[in-house]
Amino acid sequence: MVKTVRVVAALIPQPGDGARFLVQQRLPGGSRALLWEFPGGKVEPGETEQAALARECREELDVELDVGRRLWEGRHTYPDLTVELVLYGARMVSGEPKPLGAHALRFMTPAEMQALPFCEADIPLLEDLVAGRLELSA
Ligand SMILES: Nc1nc2c([nH]c(=O)n2[C@@H]2O[C@H](COP(=O)(O)OP(=O)(O)OP(=O)(O)O)[C@@H](O)[C@H]2O)c(=O)[nH]1
Repeated sequence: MVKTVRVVAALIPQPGDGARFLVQQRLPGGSRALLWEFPGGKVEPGETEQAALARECREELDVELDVGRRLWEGRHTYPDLTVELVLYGARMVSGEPKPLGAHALRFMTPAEMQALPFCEADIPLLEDLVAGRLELSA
């Protein structure tokens, strides 16, 4: 049996362009190498999901987030890990995103994301996003 981790991820719109959101490409060499994902990471013991998301984006992107509502949740088992993925709406309140913990960063539309090699856990999320099934407004 593989370990289960709770992973929080952020749907961050490009400032001034509500149609595009920030996605990052994972580093080469590790798990899910060079696949694309939403910024975020694992929730540490004793940490709220919102605090974990703000911490991860501060560490990995050098931005401060205003974390909003939970938008989507799903579970996926990889050969090494089961991921409980939770997506939150968020907006950047300061800083410019920098790829401190990623190979690349891009702002993309959901349809453009579907053309990228994404982490498998995100595939149903992208389908819901493209189909307009996530309630993005506040
Ligand atoms: N941040 C993020 N992680 C995701 C997404 N989809 C998905 O399957 N994951 C997986 O969830 C886990 C996130 O953990 P992480 O980012 O803290 O850990 P990592 O593997 O990069 O580093 P580490 O385990 O060496 O600390 C990774 O296994 C990653 O592949 C996503 O959209 N965003």
